[in-house]
Amino acid sequence: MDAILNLQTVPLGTAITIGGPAVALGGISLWFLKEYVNDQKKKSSNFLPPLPEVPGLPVIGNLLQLTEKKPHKTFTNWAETYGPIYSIKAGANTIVVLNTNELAKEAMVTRYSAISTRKLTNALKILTCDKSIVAISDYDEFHKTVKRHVLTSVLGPNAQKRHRIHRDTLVENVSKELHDLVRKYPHEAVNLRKIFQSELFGLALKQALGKDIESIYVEELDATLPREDVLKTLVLDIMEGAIDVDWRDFFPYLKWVPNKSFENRIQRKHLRREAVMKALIMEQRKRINSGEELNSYIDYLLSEANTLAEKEILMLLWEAIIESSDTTVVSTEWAMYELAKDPKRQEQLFLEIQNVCGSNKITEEKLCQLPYLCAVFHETLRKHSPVPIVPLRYVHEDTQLGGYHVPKGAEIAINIYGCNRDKRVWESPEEWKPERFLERKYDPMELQKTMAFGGGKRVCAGALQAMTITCTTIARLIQEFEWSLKDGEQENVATMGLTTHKLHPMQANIKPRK
Ligand code: HEM
Repeated sequence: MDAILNLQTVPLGTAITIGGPAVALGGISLWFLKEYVNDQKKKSSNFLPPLPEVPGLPVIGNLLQLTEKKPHKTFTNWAETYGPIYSIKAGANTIVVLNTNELAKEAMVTRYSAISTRKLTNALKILTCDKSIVAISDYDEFHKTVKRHVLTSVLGPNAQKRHRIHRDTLVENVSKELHDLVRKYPHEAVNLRKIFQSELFGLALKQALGKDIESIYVEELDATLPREDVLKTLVLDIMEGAIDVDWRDFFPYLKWVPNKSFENRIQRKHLRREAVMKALIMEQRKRINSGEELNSYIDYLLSEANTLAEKEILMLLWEAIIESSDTTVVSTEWAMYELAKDPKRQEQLFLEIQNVCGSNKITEEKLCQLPYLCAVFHETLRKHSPVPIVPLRYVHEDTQLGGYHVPKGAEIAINIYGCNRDKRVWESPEEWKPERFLERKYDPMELQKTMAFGGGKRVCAGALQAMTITCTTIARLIQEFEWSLKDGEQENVATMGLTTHKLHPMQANIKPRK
């Protein structure tokens, strides 16, 4: 304190002259201090016990036990035998798996500085252009800059207010399309996903590029692609590619062995995505050059983000499109599946909406008065966690988790699915019971009631958008129709993909309410 007061009385010139050596000395002593602290940290974590290990085979480790493509379920089962934290071997890689909220929070908050980077699979390296997007970048200056951009222009509360019109249009269109279908084919079940995903893609395009499209001419492909091909190229194909396995990921010492079929598969998806994005961007550049301004991410990035390269802008715009188009489908479809299966809870939700909205259509302003609706949303995220495992984090310095030593070079898998099914925290976790979120300890509008959106510095940036769209859509669908599952649908609970999409889109019978 004294030193600060004294500095104020020293003439500026003197302060600068003595400032140089002082800073240098300060720098040297800080360096020693940092080295000392790191050394102590290393020593203290080295004294901790080693992690429990899931037994596997030499060389391949536990790979053969992970072939069913639902690692989150296998991880949750292993937690029953080996405890909430354990390590496995995927070929030459060590992966530390965390299965409880406490461990997840420790990794995401307390020990974050030691695990704030990622070592990407070969597929992700290509598909994210080596970490050129917000969600997969390391916690560095690039990440901080582009996260600020996406929050300011698309996902933050003020940006979301400006994009309100697109969400209202989405809900209105979904309702209209369902009414049209029932009128035309009164005895046929509806596929909500088909309609909702297409509308969500429209919203994603409007937020990112200012306009929805019907088709686009792609010069590099010398073809005009209809809208559904654009959705497939930008969203569905990339989600599929992201889980494509290159065996060399597990044996980095064999990375010199060619795997052409894998590389060609992923490169094809990447180049096609790039060609389509370039065509979409070119159209919007023409619009902007002609003086037509819109409230969109591309308008913002081209005028404000002048430190970014063309390729980075392309990737950020694509990221905003794919993230808006995917996980919200998962949460909405599973919520409607659970409600269609459960007439009593569906009626309870209908009555709550009717009490608050009367005969008016639901609006976003009403969400804070609809605690049961919010409970339906959070219970769906808990039971059907759309992102079941957080993309692996890399341990770049020795650290500790749950009282165990975690060595540098390991990777961390946060099993959100496992956290959300932990029997110590959730009574009868297999059951879908929205009432559990009506207890007084839960604030109805709090977004982080489960681990579904992650936590800490990398908590989901799109949680607000996901919640408003999912909740207003569910409410409107329940206000206007009675839902039941088509015969045989109850058992269709299998999932597929990186996010937990229903393997078979829900087939539901809907009856307009009087
Ligand atoms: C129910 C829907 C959603 C779920 C369950 C979900 C889940 C998650 C999770 C678990 C993470 C953390 C990953 C980590 O820790 O590394 C994350 C990050 C992120 N999510 Fe979401 N998400 C959803 C919807 C969205 C939407 C609609 C958008 C954007 C339109 C979005 C954009 C992002 C971004 C940009 C990040 C990266 C944040 C950062 O690294 O700082 N998410 N999401």
